[in-house]
Amino acid sequence: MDLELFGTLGPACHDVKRLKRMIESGMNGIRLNLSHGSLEEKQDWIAALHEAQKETGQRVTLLVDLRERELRIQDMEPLDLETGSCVGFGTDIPADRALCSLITPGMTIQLDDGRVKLRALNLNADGSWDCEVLQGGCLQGRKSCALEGAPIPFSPLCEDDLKNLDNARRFGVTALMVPFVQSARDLETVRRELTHRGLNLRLYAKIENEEGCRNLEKILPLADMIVIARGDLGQDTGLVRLPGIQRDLERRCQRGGKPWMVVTELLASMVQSPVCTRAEANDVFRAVADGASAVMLTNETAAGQWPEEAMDMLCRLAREGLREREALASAVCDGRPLDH
Ligand SMILES: Nc1ncnc2c1ncn2[C@@H]1O[C@H](COP(=O)(O)OP(=O)(O)O)[C@@H](O)[C@H]1O
Ligand SMILES: C=C(OP(=O)(O)O)C(=O)O
Repeated sequence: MDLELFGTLGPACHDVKRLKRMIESGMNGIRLNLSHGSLEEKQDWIAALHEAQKETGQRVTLLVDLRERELRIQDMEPLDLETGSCVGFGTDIPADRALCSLITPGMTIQLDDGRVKLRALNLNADGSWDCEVLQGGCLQGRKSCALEGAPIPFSPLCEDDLKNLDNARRFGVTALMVPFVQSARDLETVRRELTHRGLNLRLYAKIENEEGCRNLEKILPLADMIVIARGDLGQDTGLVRLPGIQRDLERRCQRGGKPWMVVTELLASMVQSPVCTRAEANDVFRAVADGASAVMLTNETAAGQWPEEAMDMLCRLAREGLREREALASAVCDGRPLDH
């Protein structure tokens, strides 16, 4: 079988030379997260990708990830937040009022996949919140925001998404990632918009919260790929439950005959280091050995210091995992003992 090996396109890897090297390592798909800008705004990056494909003679899936509207803070300069200090959410940390309106007193606000945590104290007249910094750090603009216990005001497509879909053919988009899929209806809505535009894109459904997990069996028939999106999912479930939930989703995809992708922090230390940890090597290997059809890097290629090395490592570990899986399958088939 062919594995799908994805990177994420970002400021760290949008030039032809880097993209070519990543393709030569085995990258056969790349995700563009539209939460950070439209197809039109990223047209130079997409042109570089097309050039790299031409020069290598390899086809690469261009997978666009729809916007997660209210679930992010807005653009800002990096802000150093000290644990125990006070900060304005909606002022010092710019955030849209619809997002602020979901906050209740005492709620924990997790930013940047839980790297920074705030507690909401007082609501101000302008709709912003005074917050205590529970866990400080350097916070950048447009990072994710999760509100513990609050419902996600999810409608799968916003105005910007529709504009991006109008431009999808022009930019050579071949697949679509849908964030926060919580029901079959979410995917039906997206599919209707695609059909309306005569687009036949593969749908990668991101399972990012417990509601999506609960409804997996209803979501499976409408998705081409289930994405176990461990970033947001881990915020919703907590890190201690996350590995078990990943396994449960994998088994249910397998039972339902649906391919799945494992993403987020696969090689997180390679954002800063040219080598990964043993635990990360094991994570990628096991994800594929246990049956994943696809794996994807996020920060490592989009914003890391070693995008080419990270992609090369991902591809090599994933191939090793696939060899293990195939060896095991053929041993079972021949009734041989399961040693090597
Ligand atoms: N299209 C983009 N434009 C600008 N920055 C980007 C883009 N894509 C990714 N990045 C940067 O790379 C980081 C990782 O990207 P991504 O995987 O989309 O993560 P996240 O959804 O957590 O922001 C982003 O937080 C951002 O700093
Ligand atoms: C890949 C994920 O989504 P995003 O990068 O949009 O936070 C995730 O939550 O695991």
